[in-house]
Formats: sequence, C-alpha cells, structure tokens
Amino acid sequence: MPAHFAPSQPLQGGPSPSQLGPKELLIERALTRLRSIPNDLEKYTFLAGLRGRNPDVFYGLVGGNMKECCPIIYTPVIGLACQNWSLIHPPPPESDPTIDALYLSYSDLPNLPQLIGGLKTRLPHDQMQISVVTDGSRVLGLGDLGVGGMGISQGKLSLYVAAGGVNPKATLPIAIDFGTDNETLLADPLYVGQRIRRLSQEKCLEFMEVFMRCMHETFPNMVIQHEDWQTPLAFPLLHKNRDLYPCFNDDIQGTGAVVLAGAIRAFHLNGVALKDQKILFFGAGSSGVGVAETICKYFELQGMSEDEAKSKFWLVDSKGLVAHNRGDTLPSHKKYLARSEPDAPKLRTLKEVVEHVQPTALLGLSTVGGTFTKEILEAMATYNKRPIVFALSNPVAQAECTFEEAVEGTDGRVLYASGSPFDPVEYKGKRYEPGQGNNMYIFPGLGIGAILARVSKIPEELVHASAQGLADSLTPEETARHLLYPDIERIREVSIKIAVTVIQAAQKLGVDRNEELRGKSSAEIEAYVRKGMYHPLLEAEQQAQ
Ligand SMILES: O=C([O-])CC(=O)C(=O)O
Ligand SMILES: [Mg+2]
Repeated sequence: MPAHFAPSQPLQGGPSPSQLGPKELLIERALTRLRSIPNDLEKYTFLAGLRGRNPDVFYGLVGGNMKECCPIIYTPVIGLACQNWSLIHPPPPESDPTIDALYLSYSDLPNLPQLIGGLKTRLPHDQMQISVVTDGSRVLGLGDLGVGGMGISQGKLSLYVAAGGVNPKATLPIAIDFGTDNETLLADPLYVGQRIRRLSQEKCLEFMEVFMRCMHETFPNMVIQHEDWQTPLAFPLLHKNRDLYPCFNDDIQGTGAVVLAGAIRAFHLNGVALKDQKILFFGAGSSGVGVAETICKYFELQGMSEDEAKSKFWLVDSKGLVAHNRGDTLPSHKKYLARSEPDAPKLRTLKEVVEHVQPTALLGLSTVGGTFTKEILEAMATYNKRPIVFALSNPVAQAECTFEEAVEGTDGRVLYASGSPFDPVEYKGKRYEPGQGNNMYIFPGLGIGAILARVSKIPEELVHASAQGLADSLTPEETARHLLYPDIERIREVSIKIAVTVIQAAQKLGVDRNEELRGKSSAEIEAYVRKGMYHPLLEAEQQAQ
C-alpha cells in the first residue's frame, strides 16, 4: 500500500457550522445529538466526523465532558473502532490538504526521506509538535489489528489536544503497515491494509531506523510517541532511539508512570512500609515489565539498593513464575526481574504464586480478562488489611477483574485501579469509587512538557517526574476520599502540573533547548504552559500557537 493521506471529512452541503450560532451552542447541539445515539460505534463515528469537520466544537465538547466522551473517543470504545477500522475509516480524498492520518508501509522505505520531508509543505502547521506512531501489532489487549491501529494513534492525539492543550494542527497520527498475523484480517477482502503476514523484526527495525531519522530531520522539535507495538519491537525501538531523539514508549513508560503514581498513593494508604511491600505482576510483556521496572527504580530513588529493590518483585507469565531456573530461555526483557529461589520452577499458576508470595499488591497487565478470580481476591484480603489490586489490561473485557468483583472479594477493603473505566459500586450500603490507572493521565502532560521545554531526548528521570507530578496533583478533597487518581474532569489542570514538573526535570538534566524558560520560577513556567495551550472556545486569532 503506498503512503496516502486521509484528511478530515468535509461537510456535505448545507450551511457551515459558523452560521449556526456561537461555538457554545454548537457544542450543546452536538452533545444532545451524541446522547441520542444508542450504539457505541455510531457514537464514535459521529465524534470522529465532528473532529474532522469542526475541531473546535469537537474539542470543546470533549474538554467539557471528559467522563462522558473519553470512553468513546478512547478506551474502551476505541478498541471496537480499531476492530472495525476497514468499515469506518474515512476514505482519503485527494483534494483536501489537511492531513488527519498518515499511513506508511515497508515499500515506502526507499522514498521515506522525500515522503517525510515533503510533509513539511503539505501539513497545515509548519511547527509539528507530536506524532503517535503504531504498527497495530498489539492494540490495547486486543492483539494484532493491523492498520486498524490508526484509531489508537488518533485517539491518543485527541487526548493530547483535549487534556494537554496541544494545537490539533500540530499533531500527526501515523500507522505503519508491516502486514498482519491476524487470520481474520488476512481472510477479509474488505481489510484496508495489506493482506500479507507481518514482516520480520529485522525489516521492521530497518524501516524504523530510517523513519525516525527522517522524522527528526524534518521536524527536529517533534516528540514521537511509540504506541501499541508488540513487545519484541517495543523494547528495541525504545532502546535504540531514546538517546537520539525526543521519543518515548507509552505502553512501557507512560503506563509505568501512571501505575507508579497510583502505587505511591496506594502504598501510603495500605500503611505498609516500602521495604515490606511485595509486588506481584501478572503479565510480563512490554507494559508489565515497563511498570515493574519503573516502580523498582522508584524504590531505589527512595534509598534501597538495586538488589533490595529487585527483591520486592515477582513476575508471572503464561508459564508461571518468571525465574532463571525455570528451564526455558527467557527473553531479555524478562531477565532483570527474574527470580532465582530454588522452588521457583514449581510455581506454575498465578494462584500458586499468590499463595507462595502473599503479595501486598497484585497488578494485572496480562490482557486476559477474569484471571483475578474470587479465590485469588479473597486470598489477597486474608494477607492484607488493604490489598492493592490493579486490573490494568484494556479494554473492559480484558480487565483481570471488575471493580465490583474486587470490592466483593475483599469485603470493600481493596485499593483498586483499572486501565479501562468502571462505574462506582454500592456494597453493603456504602459507595466505592474505582481509580483509572490509564496512561491518559501521563502522556498529555509529559508530552506537552517535553514539547514546550523543546527537549533533545526523554530520559527516564522525566518519566519519573511525570509520575511525581501526577501523584502530587490530587486536591485535599480527593486525598480525603482516598482516591488513587484525580478526577478525570480536571485532566487539563493535572496535565499542566505534570508539564511544569517535567520542564523543571528537563532543565535540571540539561536536555531542555528552550532558553526562554531557563531561570524561570514554577509560577512563571506554569503561566508559560497555560499560555501555550490550545483553547477550543477561543477564536483562532486569540490562540497563542
Ligand atoms: O490505550 C489505553 O487505554 C492504554 C494503553 O496504552 C494500552 O492499553 O495499550
Ligand atoms: Mg497503548
């Protein structure tokens, strides 16, 4: 498939929205229409169409109604959209110069310098700020969805705008078609990607090396977010590029940071000293290992030696406890936190490991729904006054347990977070509120901070700073309610706080290139961040960017 551009959909006839009243009225009308649509996928296509036709109204609507709109434009409904991408993705009209989606494939490799270089004149904003790039090989917990991964790139960028205040014109979603190993897509004549098997890891990395170089040469200040790459590509991409370009992997580092922030709160609330925490991970892919290593590093920063910090972690994968003496060859990303105790090879199931370790915290990043059974939850409640249970796999059906199951299994004592949204629960006459440990709390703030500081790269310290910024962003009222994360409706304020923390960390490390911000106080940096943000309700000429 050659590179092609899929611009936003033009309005078909009729008066333009600007003739229909002020933006506030258009937003109210769109919200009323949205609420009248009974089907989730139709709600998604309605909002995607609105984003193309009138970004200000779309972002005004989303920004003012985060709780209601996020589950549609993002997890979980975005998963459904990616699964149905061939039926719903907008066709690429030749004439519209606005680029809303860029598809590339391996056959573009010889022309990448011209193709990417040429974007500079074709894109609507000469200062592109952020791109989210996927190959769709591991979309949420849904597996290989081929070019359907474009939905994720667009969904993440919508949150960059709504939550992080990035100018929508400065965002570029990219899906790279390296084929697919999804049998259903391979057999589907309507599939919009190439119906070929996935290319080798070597070919994908060869392509990505040129891609990253061309992107950086064309847009030197652009932050690139790698999203939903399967583990064997995610780690090499991160390790090869993190010291060369301003880039990060959202599943490894963004998820790592958001879970760390929730864990900092949970460790405080369960009242167990850090040195006595025992953390068990179910799932040892890119997200599981990314989160475990982020929390492990935090323990070191809190004064533990590396070995002591590592001793607090257990990883479980489909073969049981991850251990050096298990008898199989461990992939490199699993080695760092692999155990060595002599009885490790005997522990083959999650239940066996839970009973053996008696963890204070059980974190699920397995993509296998329902694996935190009633028995396991009840066991966690016998070991702990306040058991920490994070069911982080996405979307909803992949969550290791629902919030209701966690509350019932622990008699209401659980400290719970999930990746996808769950409703509050009434149990024995009391109302309980879940936390949503989704990287959406991190990447908009980390990204806008990195963009505004014009960082040359994104070292791990910046990721840790974003987690700290998030953990510090709860209001006294949210803290009193024992919440793990702030209210999602405040996500812009939270992102501003994270951005300031990230900018200051970048200055401390000397990876910032924005001289205008050097020597400024927190309050001055915050004012700068606020001023640099896109506000959908302001007219174009009032926008700073
Ligand atoms: O997109 C989300 O909701 C969180 C995430 O990165 C993933 O599950 O891959
Ligand atoms: Mg992801």
